[in-house]
Amino acid sequence: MENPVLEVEDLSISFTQYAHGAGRRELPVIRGLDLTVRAGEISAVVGSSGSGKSLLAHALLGLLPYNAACTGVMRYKGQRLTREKMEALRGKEMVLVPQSVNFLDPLMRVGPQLARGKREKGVKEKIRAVLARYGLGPETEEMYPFELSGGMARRVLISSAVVERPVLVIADEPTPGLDGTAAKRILGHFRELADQGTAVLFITHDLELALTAADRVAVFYAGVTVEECPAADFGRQAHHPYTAALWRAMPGNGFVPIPGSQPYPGREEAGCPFAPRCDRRREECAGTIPVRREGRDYIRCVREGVVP
Ligand SMILES: Nc1ncnc2c1ncn2[C@@H]1O[C@H](COP(=O)(O)OP(=O)(O)OP(=O)(O)O)[C@@H](O)[C@H]1O
Ligand code: NI
Repeated sequence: MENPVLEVEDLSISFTQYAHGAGRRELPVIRGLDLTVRAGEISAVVGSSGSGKSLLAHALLGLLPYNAACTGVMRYKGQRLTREKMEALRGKEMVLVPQSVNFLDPLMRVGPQLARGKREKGVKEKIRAVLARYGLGPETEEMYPFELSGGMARRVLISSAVVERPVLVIADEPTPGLDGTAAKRILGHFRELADQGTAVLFITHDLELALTAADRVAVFYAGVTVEECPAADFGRQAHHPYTAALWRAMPGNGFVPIPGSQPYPGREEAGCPFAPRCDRRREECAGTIPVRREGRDYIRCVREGVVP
């Protein structure tokens, strides 16, 4: 089989903080993150707010702030992603659909913004075609970001990311503020990209959306990937207790709330971060948690997993 487009192995990210008088402090926010994305596939990363999803996106593109330290391995088409490589790929083969529409330049019309200074022949046509694909007419090219509705701005962000036919699209919460139909349409566009051979990393807090849109799902909790599995497996196979709880919290599956809340980043203690909220916890959950693998799938839990 071909190399995956993207492989992330045991990625950890921590921030160095300088407190007044107290010297330096390391704040670990992501620990032991694993993930693969293949060409033609949509891989979703699901996690609640603050679980480290955007940090992952920024780490992959070399956009972490200066006080962030990153360990582990990131590979693109089988090769280590070095800083130089990220810079060479960014905005070309590897693109970000950012979480915030504030990433649009407020002082630049949409057309020139998508052209990124390129003037060669065919650029105008390419931009027109990509906008049309997302239901935006040529008049959009003349607009400034403040003239766009929320949904239009989202579609402009996506258009901007895919003008150059990227190999890997990293979409960080591409659908907030959109109604169900608009969100599904956007996800339909990602499926088209995947069908043309693009690898798509789809970041969302919405498990239901991930399951309808993605081929594979990685579940984050407090900066740890607790599970990676095929979307089609959901509700049938055994899962990590957190994944099972997320499943049961879905409106169609009982709407059962998960008691408690996700711990803040910077937890120093070992063990499973979900243990305090887990109805299946055991003593071993405080120790080192084994990773149970089966092919590309895995669960990070002391037990085999639970069928929700
Ligand atoms: N520069 C920074 N310094 C210290 N901590 C940070 C920094 N940037 C992010 N964090 C922390 O890292 C954690 C993960 O942040 P991240 O933005 O990746 O979350 P997220 O999963 O994308 O959440 P959301 O769904 O709200 O977008 C958060 O708790 C955040 O406070
Ligand atoms: Ni985010």
